Amino acid sequence: MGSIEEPPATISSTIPIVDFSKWIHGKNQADRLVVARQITDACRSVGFVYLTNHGLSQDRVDETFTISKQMFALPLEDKMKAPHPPGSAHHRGYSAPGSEQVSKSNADDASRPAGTPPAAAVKECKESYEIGSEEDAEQPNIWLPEDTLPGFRQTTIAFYWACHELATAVLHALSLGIGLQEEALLTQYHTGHHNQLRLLHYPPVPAAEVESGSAARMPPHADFGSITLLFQDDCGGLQIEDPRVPNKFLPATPVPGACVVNVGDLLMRWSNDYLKSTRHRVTLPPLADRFQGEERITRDRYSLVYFVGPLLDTVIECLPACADAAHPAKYEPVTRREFSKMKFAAAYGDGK
Ligand SMILES: O=C(O)CCC(=O)C(=O)O
Ligand SMILES: [Fe+2]
Repeated sequence: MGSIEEPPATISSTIPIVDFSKWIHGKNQADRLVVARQITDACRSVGFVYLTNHGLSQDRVDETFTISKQMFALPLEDKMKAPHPPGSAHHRGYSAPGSEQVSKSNADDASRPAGTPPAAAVKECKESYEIGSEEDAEQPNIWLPEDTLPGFRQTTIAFYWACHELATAVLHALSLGIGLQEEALLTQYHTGHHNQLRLLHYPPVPAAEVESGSAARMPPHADFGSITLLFQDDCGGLQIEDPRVPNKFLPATPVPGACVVNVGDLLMRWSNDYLKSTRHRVTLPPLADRFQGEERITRDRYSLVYFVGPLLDTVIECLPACADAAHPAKYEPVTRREFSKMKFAAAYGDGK
């Protein structure tokens, strides 16, 4: 690790773009270290980074978007053949619009502009489908019957493992960038079996409903896990909180071919707050041509989100390079299982 000090004030608030091909094809450790440092600096100062030339094939991303759109276009009764169970203990299958209310959970009422409805009254305009590892016995997948959408299972599982490969490379780079002696310290706990692929669809909504605060695409929140990989279409609307100005949100404009990577709460804690988990939200698209008609109905938006987390019994305890005499460890060791339980209890109130 360079230094545990605060990142210099000159570091930009906007999301850095890092060419990951130099990591994948780097001829030597020095080349790789340059990329590792770029990613780590971005994760320290902003908490978000765009990776271009990340090695996950565009064909695979495209085919996953295509099958995701086909799935969301099915009649509701078909999608309800794979219903997400009530509560948050078993996070798999299809959730209809309004079922997961981030706004009722970790969104912060105090940060809402004056005059807007309380968070609990906000209608969440999104539907989702959650997929895990086929070997995760605690949270088995909930699939549509194969003949309802042939190929859905195969395509999404292939994408799941392609994302795992990219996530492993990113965690490896972060280990190097942080300065961990043991380069495999993070990757050894991230087997891929406790990750989650979330397919998201934000249906059209009248702009005024979002502007008045009565509807939201996705309210401000931080992710719970180690890192998140995000692929977004070209609609726009993703925003991240300005690292220097609380409650000010900056656009995370779609960059063609790029994967957005962000740090989650668990890795922030693991790194003794060296890496930053930044709040983000999805709101109206910034471009005028994304709206139609008098009511300014927004375009549909689709995204593919891959949440990465370690084995459930991993002890999350300050990483060796992230503390020194001047920066002692801030948090008690906790297992990932306990940490997730705490987060879900705070977010959904059911403690599962
Ligand atoms: O759809 C997006 O772009 C963001 C999704 C997100 O932040 C999440 O699912 O946690
Ligand atoms: Fe998120």
